[in-house]
Amino acid sequence: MTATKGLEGIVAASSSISSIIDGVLTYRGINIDELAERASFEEVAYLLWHGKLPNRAELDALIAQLGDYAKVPAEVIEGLRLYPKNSNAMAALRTAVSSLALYDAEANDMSREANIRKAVKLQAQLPALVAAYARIREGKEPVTPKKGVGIAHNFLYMLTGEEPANVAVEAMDKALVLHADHELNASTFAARVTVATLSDIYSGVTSAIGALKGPLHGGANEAVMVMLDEIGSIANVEPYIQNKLNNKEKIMGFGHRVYRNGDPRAKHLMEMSRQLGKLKGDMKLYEMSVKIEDLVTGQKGLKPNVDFYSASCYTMLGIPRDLFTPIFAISRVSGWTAHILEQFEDNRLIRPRAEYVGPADQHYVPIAERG
Ligand SMILES: CC(=O)SCCNC(=O)CCNC(=O)[C@H](O)C(C)(C)COP(=O)(O)OP(=O)(O)OC[C@H]1O[C@@H](n2cnc3c(N)ncnc32)[C@H](O)[C@@H]1OP(=O)(O)O
Ligand SMILES: O=C([O-])CC(=O)C(=O)O
Repeated sequence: MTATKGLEGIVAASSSISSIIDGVLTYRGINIDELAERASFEEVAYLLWHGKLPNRAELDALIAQLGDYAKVPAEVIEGLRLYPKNSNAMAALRTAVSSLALYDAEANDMSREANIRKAVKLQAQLPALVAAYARIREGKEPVTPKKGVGIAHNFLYMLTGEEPANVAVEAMDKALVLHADHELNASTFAARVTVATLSDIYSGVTSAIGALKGPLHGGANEAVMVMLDEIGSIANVEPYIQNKLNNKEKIMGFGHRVYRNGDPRAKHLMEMSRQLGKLKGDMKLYEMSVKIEDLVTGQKGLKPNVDFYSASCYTMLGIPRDLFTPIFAISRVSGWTAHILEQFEDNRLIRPRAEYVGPADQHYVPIAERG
């Protein structure tokens, strides 16, 4: 038995949710470019869960249901107040999502109907949790979610307490569409492994949030912003990046396990970053990002991934950088839950093997005889 490090190239599940074939990403067979330009996030979530785009009545029903479920149990909000104010935002979200299960009477109901309901609840409650946490740590009260508006609108409203501008809602909605699913990425795999033991959907999503947090995965969007803040000016891009490349350090937001010729989502976020910069009358972050891309692609052949331009976009939307990865989770919970539902439909325990590389023929040594 020989292990493949990082399971590179291993096909570990069959799925009909999203595909990456020859560098083209589709959700349920629809090219991401088409969805990014035309679909709302709620349409995409429905598509991922049900395998088809909703008709008008189905979409309206989903938006109404999301509004009904967005109110987080009071006990979970009380829990948020107890977290240290300087907690890592993804750790806070992971803890809060885990605690949602304690207040859901059907948390352990494994019927498909209950699991679909819980997927919608999780989709509705993650944005409310992230916004409430962000406000509570600043000494502000959580904002009651609105009914009848989409997730992007509601999230920005709950975060700021003010009606968001249309342009901000549209940008956020597109970012949510672009992050919704991505085949067997690490966090989705974690979710599937967890529920394949026939554990519950909350456990699956909690595992996934833990996996998304790392800087080699979703945490890279925050790390990109840390880098942009450290660089600070267009003039400093070249010496900063050159130094990192010379020291063989990784440049966050570049490279991908599956895409070798570029992530198809990045161009949409790049254009969004350019447009937001123009609207703000401040192109600095966009121009710094383009210069970083020129250097990293020019010297290493590495292309930006979904996390690279999302950092400048979210900053220009006024979002603090430690909420970038929680926003990724707000979108990806649609994909995680779709994969969990799919796993339950035809479940088998996921249990691969390890190649043993330790010593053989060892014996127990009494403690008094140990060196
Ligand atoms: C939503 C997402 O999860 S998208 C990915 C987000 N993560 C990041 O942006 C973090 C930075 N990128 C990376 O660490 C990697 O490219 C990953 C984790 C995304 C993919 O990793 P892997 O497929 O395991 O590639 P691996 O790390 O083995 O890299 C292959 C080679 O490219 C180099 N490389 C890969 N990414 C980068 C990078 N961002 N900067 C500099 N060099 C890089 C590696 O150092 C390695 O070089 P070597 O062969 O000389 O040792
Ligand atoms: O697929 C991956 O490995 C990471 C990624 O881009 C994502 O999860 O969106």
